[in-house]
Amino acid sequence: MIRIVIAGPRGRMGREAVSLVHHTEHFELVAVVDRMNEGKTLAELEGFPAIDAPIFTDLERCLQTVQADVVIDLTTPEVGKRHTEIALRYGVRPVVGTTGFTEEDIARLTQVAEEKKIGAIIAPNFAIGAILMMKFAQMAAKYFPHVEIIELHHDQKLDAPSGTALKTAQLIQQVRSSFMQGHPAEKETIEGARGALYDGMRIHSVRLPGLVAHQEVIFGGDGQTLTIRHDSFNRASFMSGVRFAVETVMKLETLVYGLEHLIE
Ligand SMILES: NC(=O)c1ccc[n+]([C@@H]2O[C@H](COP(=O)([O-])OP(=O)(O)OC[C@H]3O[C@@H](n4cnc5c(N)ncnc54)[C@H](O)[C@@H]3O)[C@@H](O)[C@H]2O)c1
Ligand SMILES: O=C(O)C1=N[C@H](C(=O)O)CCC1
Repeated sequence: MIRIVIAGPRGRMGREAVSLVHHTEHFELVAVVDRMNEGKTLAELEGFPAIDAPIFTDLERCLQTVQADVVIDLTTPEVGKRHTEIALRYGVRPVVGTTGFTEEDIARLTQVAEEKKIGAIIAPNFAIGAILMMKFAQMAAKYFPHVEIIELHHDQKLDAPSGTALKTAQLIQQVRSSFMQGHPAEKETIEGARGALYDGMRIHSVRLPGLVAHQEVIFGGDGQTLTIRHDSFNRASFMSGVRFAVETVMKLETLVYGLEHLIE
């Protein structure tokens, strides 16, 4: 049995994660961390199954009170960073879906995990299709160094570019010689027209109601283009990855950033 705390249970992802844990035989939801409702149980909140997991508004107090193996964080960038560090310091393995972490954040948290000799997973995208899309993009970049990333998400998203787009750019950077794409004399007549710049590549962020999570990686070569696209149409698409991450983090002793390191 893996004892789990979920931070952000009332969010779009948090609700799916509560349902996943509730329906997985070897998972037990021992507490949740919410922005409100301290002292209640999850069962008392509308729309939740009859799980008598206590609600805390502070992760430290939660981990001082309940015995947990894993904290699943699905909150906001600043809260997610704080929660990851607290979980590590309390010896509880974090599985972090929250995005908006910088490379410096990842480096710092990796060091804390190393000090504490404890496993952790930070996964910008839990959907297997998205992980494959990133892997395929990395493969293609060896042959097509000219690439632009277009990520499209719902308009309630806080961070841009998405964690997935940033991760894709990092994976491509590992195989692509660094250079500045586009015409050397190109000039934006409206600021931002060419998107965000990452090691000479461009990342474009689209935000619209109706979208969930989507990404295209477009490669250009002589007389040809290659487009690799992934679409998540609902949040259930992420849950088999969350389950895999919770099971896998129990066997890790370091921080792993990205599920692509953990799948064959
Ligand atoms: N890794 C993935 O596959 C994946 C998939 C979808 C979303 N995400 C990321 O997950 C995060 C959550 O996404 P969402 O769509 O569920 O957002 P959401 O806004 O629906 O939910 C976030 C929840 O966090 C809660 N929260 C905020 N501060 C808190 C605090 N201090 N303590 C406890 N809870 C707090 C909010 O009340 C809210 O319920 C985002 O960073 C998003 O980018 C990742
Ligand atoms: O809904 C979101 O927000 C998502 N964020 C992730 C990201 O930033 O890459 C991916 C999936 C959905």
